Amino acid sequence: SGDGSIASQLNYTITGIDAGAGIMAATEEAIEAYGLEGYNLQTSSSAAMTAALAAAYEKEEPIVVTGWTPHWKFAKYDLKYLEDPKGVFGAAESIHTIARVGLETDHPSAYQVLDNFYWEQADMGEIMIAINEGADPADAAAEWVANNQDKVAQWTDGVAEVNGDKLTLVFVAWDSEIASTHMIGQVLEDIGYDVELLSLEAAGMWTAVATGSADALVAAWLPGTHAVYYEDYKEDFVDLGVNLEGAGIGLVVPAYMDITSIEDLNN
Ligand SMILES: C[SH](C)CC(=O)O
Repeated sequence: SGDGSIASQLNYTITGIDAGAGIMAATEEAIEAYGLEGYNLQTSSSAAMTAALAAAYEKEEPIVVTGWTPHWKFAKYDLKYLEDPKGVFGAAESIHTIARVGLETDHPSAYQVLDNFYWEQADMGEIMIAINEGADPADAAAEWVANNQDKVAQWTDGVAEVNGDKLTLVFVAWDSEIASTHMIGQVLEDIGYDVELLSLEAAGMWTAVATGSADALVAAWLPGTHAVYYEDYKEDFVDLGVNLEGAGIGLVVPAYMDITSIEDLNN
């Protein structure tokens, strides 16, 4: 498979995303734990990572990216997670909804909807794929909400409508969270809130809710990926529980690469 070692074919590079993402800390830990001599973790963004993946995949070139599930890339490309025998990337993750202290008193309807919010990977996937195929995130979210009123009703039934109260939801521009945040924002708009969506880096997102400058986030990857943020702020927010199960993070390569484990990156 090409000349030289896997490491040299990869130019000793793991293509990452934004620096504050938990997957980046986990990857730095993996470089250490697996003794990936000479490797560097390239910091960029979720969008830049998927652009690099598309370019490499097009030419069947070697690439290893910080990957996560759910994500549209698995529907678009033939990819695989590298085995992680040392368990650095942890087991299955869930995505949680986190509200600021005081939200239940100030905006009981929003609190109730956010507390009820729970959906499946396939639901998130529909919106992510529509956005990847060119739809504006707000349009893709509105379309999904319009087509899934039965699911939305499970979150909003019995919740009092409001008249223009302002809400701020914060998120990080990861494809999964662009989808979920636009979707729940649309649901809150539909019951009368004036919702602002604010895209921040991971630390800023957690800080905004913990300081009360934002109302909620639906982008908390737990128990492992965002453990640092959860521990830093645990007295300063309300964990409304899981909104999506069976998520996961790890190192992902195209299936055309004949490696199966993170350990093989040293070959
Ligand atoms: C990139 S995953 C959506 C979350 C994280 O790694 O912080």
